[in-house]
Amino acid sequence: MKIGIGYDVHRLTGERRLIIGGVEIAHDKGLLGHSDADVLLHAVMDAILGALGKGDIGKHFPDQDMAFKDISSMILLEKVAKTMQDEDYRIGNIDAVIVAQKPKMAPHIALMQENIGRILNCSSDSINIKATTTEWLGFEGREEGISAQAVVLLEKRCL
Ligand SMILES: Nc1ccn([C@@H]2O[C@H](COP(=O)(O)O)[C@@H](O)[C@H]2O)c(=O)n1
Ligand SMILES: C[C@@]1(CO)OP(=O)(O)OP(=O)(O)OC[C@H]1O
Repeated sequence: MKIGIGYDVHRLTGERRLIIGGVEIAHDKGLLGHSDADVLLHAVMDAILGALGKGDIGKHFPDQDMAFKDISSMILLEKVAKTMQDEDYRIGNIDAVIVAQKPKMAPHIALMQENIGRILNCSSDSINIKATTTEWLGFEGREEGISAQAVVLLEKRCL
């Protein structure tokens, strides 16, 4: 078994759509980034790459590369899933937290878990996503940005 951790932050801005866990969430602001800035998927990918000892998403998908401009992070997650499978690993479980003062994530969690499970070829029961505010403290509390953290356990596949 291998364990990995991922953490990511993106700034909130008026001119972007808010996409988290592959779900477009109705909100007056969205996350800024070279890609679609899906902060949760970025934390999950970093945790998987970390467990595999393969660096991070910046190394695999450089933000100077126009091939990744505005790309859906679901496509990047597909690439990370292939890397994991090529190394003969599968998801044991994922636990993640989204830190956002607003909007409410709870109505969207089930679909996020389903999206991630579909791409990573595992049951959504193996994926637990949570959300918290920071009680108006810090950059998330001031609604300047949203962060996410993820821990992933990988299991060797039986050949
Ligand atoms: N963006 C968020 C933040 C929180 N939630 C849900 O609300 C619960 C209470 O949050 P506190 O920060 O006040 O502890 C939390 O456990 C989540 O279920 C949410 O959906 N979206
Ligand atoms: C995903 C990539 C690539 O499009 O861009 P961003 O969306 O800016 O995300 P970040 O978490 O800053 O780092 C990884 C990047 O290289």
